[in-house]
Amino acid sequence: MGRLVIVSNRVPSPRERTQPAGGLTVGLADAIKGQPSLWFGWSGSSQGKESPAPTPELAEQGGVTYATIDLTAKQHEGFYQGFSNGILWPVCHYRLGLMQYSREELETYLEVNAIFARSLKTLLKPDDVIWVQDYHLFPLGEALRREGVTSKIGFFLHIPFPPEALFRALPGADLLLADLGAYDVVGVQTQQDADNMNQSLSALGVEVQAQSFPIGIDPVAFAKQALRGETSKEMARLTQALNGRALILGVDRLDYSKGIPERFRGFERLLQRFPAHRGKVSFLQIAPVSRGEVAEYKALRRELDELSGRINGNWAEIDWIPLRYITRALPRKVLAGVHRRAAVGLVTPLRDGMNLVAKEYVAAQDAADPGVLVLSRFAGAAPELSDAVMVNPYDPDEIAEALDQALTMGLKERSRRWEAMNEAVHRVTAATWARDFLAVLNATPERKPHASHR
Ligand SMILES: O=P(O)(O)OC[C@H]1O[C@H](O[C@H]2O[C@H](CO)[C@@H](O)[C@H](O)[C@H]2O)[C@H](O)[C@@H](O)[C@@H]1O
Ligand SMILES: O=c1ccn([C@@H]2O[C@H](COP(=O)(O)OP(=O)(O)O)[C@@H](O)[C@H]2O)c(=O)[nH]1
Repeated sequence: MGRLVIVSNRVPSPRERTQPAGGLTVGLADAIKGQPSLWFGWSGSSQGKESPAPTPELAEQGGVTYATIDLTAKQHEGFYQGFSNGILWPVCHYRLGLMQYSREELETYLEVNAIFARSLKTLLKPDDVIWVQDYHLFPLGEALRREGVTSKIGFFLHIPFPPEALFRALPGADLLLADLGAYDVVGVQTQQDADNMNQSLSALGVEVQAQSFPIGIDPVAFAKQALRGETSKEMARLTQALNGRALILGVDRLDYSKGIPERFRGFERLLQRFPAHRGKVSFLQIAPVSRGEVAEYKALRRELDELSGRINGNWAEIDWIPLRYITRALPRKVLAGVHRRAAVGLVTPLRDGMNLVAKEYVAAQDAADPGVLVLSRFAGAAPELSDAVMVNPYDPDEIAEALDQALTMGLKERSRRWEAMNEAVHRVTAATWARDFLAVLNATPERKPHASHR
């Protein structure tokens, strides 16, 4: 097998100790541990100079060469904030109404993909196997083929793929779907995503079939971190603040797909309808700001500031704060310890590709006294974690009832549910995800030089 070349918009900085919040870098970093690889992508800087093929900056760590390029401010705006996160993200999360389409941004998106291809080409060796990640880079395979790259190229979509009628309402959708034909293997998270994408692909006669490869975590490493985190000084502060109260925990990037306002309303409904929990629970929501320049994300932040203020204003007592809401990322060790401490992991996305947080919550639990996962049925993790208490996140009453059920559940039922979920989290991991995808990619026959459809 040749060298593995990973391409993703977001690349973890080898210089920083903390990873950016977000499942793609977390999952991939776990997946490639110990494997010689090249990881190519955006540097995170939008101060770059205009160039058709910027020279990548290289850094080496733990057998991985990180190669990154800067974008210009205009490219960053059109490619990342605009087409990727203002258009593709809402459409793929079934939120057509939030899409703010602009043809100029589609053009910048295609241009940045062509820049990625030209810049990456300078680093490629003939027997490399290339694995392209996520919605920022749908057209990259086609752009690499146009540069004459004949290597095996796979593509994995980390976010959901919606039904055909929805996706093809996006102007430019047919072009993106046709571009998928340049890949040897196309992977998505769930069978539902595969069925949806295959419907769109076959409607256009594109000769590639999407297959489901659900991503996982490194559960052994996360469980160890959680155990170590228990003795950290932050945990001592949390214990003091909780003062014996049960902890309900939410951890998400501040993103409208995560259903955070719906979750806050569900928690408020718990306090209204189940008075026995008043003063006895504490809800901690960690929500690091994400994509803060995109209008919808700004609006969400304002909504949550208002909602959290209102809930605490209405329900707090002199000696009790019902809701703690933090918009910064926590170090992973602390985060893991907090998961282990939480009696309830509350994960309520309106739609989510996978949701690694749900799997991390399960992995972090104490086998002798596990907590309960309350999970949206619209998370990609739901089919694997069907022993969670399932909710429809649009219904605050359902969230309140699930919280009451979780907070009053006996040890026997908690253990039974947790053991089944823990088994699932150990069966499909980040490493098995990468191994399974790459096995299929490696087994595909060599390609002949490709005639572009464009
Ligand atoms: O790079 P950002 O704009 O800061 O966003 C962070 C990442 O968010 C998304 O993650 C997805 O991938 C996870 C792992 O497969 C999955 O569990 C989750 O449901 C998805 O939302 C995005 O897809 C990544 O590209 C971003 O880097
Ligand atoms: O303060 C935080 C919040 C989140 N995360 C991590 O970011 C990832 C989020 O992945 P997920 O699949 O749940 O959602 P995404 O953000 O990728 O949509 C998980 O590994 C979290 O542990 C983190 O490291 N620090």
